Amino acid sequence: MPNEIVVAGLTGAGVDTWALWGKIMAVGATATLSSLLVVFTVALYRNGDREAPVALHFSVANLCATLYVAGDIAVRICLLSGRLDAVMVPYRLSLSAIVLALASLIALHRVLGNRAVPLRRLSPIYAVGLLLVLLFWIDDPRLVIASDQYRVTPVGVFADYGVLAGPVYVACLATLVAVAWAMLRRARRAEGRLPWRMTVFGFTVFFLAGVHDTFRELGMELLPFSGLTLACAVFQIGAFATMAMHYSKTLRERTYHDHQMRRLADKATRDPLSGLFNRAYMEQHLDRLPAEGAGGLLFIDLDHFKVVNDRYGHERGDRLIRAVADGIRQTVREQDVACRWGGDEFVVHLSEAGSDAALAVAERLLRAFRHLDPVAPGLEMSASVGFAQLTDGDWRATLRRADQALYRAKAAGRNRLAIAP
Ligand SMILES: Nc1nc2c(ncn2[C@@H]2O[C@H](COP(=O)(O)OP(=O)(O)OP(=O)(O)O)[C@@H](O)[C@H]2O)c(=O)[nH]1
Repeated sequence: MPNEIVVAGLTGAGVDTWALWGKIMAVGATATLSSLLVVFTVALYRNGDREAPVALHFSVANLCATLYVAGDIAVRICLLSGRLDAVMVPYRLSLSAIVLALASLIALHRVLGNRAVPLRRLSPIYAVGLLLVLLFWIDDPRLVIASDQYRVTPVGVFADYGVLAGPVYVACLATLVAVAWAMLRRARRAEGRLPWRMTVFGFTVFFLAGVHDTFRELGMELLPFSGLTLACAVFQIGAFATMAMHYSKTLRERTYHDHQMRRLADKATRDPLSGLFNRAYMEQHLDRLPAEGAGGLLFIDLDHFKVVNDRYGHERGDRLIRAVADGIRQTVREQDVACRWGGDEFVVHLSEAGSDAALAVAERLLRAFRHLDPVAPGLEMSASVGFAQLTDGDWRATLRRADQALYRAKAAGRNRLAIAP
């Protein structure tokens, strides 16, 4: 093939070295975005997210679009570098990518209608796509691309198509029009319109590009470049923007939902006055302990708390309960679990604690209570504490022993720790 024709073809197609570099950079960026989308899709599948099938087919369409532009660049690089014998490989790759992108858009249309549709129900769509792709790669005069022959015209490179090309082209176009039409009808009824619009947008862009390139191949040039290359770029930019908008909305909704769930979970496990865990949570926590037992239980009861309520009112009593809870929170370790058992009683599960450790914690607690803000001048707060070691899985019996020890501490004059035998 004479080199002048090649150069004329390249110049005519608007491809000089700078434009080629621009394209290479663009395909690098879209490849990065497409890869990120694949990672995102995998994460959605791992979380069992209902958006995952949508993202999957969209990812495939996007990867194919990137592949198409990459193939198109490779065709031009082959021409520029004089590797004319290799032109058909990237050319066929581009065509294959387009067919698979379209198959993926059709599959996307199906999953947008029903996210629960199993993958195997969508496989015929991809199977037909792969069959067409196969036709592009077989070097037989009766099939879509007849042979390794191609023409370089002032508007680009064109393969020498076989007799099947016309019917295949018409069938593809008819399918596309049918699906696009069905989607438009559904879009009117859709609740979340963004994915629909994205797909309709994709179809429209590729359809217009296909029509443009058909005219171009027939010698009627509307735009001085390949419509499909432009369509891929427009589709990817538009689709990424739409996806970003769609998922930022989904993410906002999910964050709100998670926040609500956390609030509900908190409500169910927290004591509203003290902010410590509630009795129900502590019971659940102790139920989950290993059968051989772990650590021990501190049973704390404020001394003469009734006096505070009677003399200074319930509001001050509540303030004191909050202050005591803060004292407990600041004293115990992170792995220990503290709850308000009820009234002025608190239970702390000390993980991995023997009597010595319990003594140390109890001393720190009693000191902390003594230094609480006094509710009234002259009133010093104190508590009595009972401790029992968890020797087996029967935490209820252990708590009873801690309670008995607590009563001994009260009887012995309060403001102290008693350890259950
Ligand atoms: N302010 C306030 N008081 C409460 C709350 N729940 C229980 N109480 C009061 O806590 C007091 C508990 O008193 P007791 O533990 O029986 O007795 P005490 O006065 O602490 O005396 P000893 O335990 O024998 O040292 C009662 O007066 C209850 O009304 C609460 O949520 N807020």
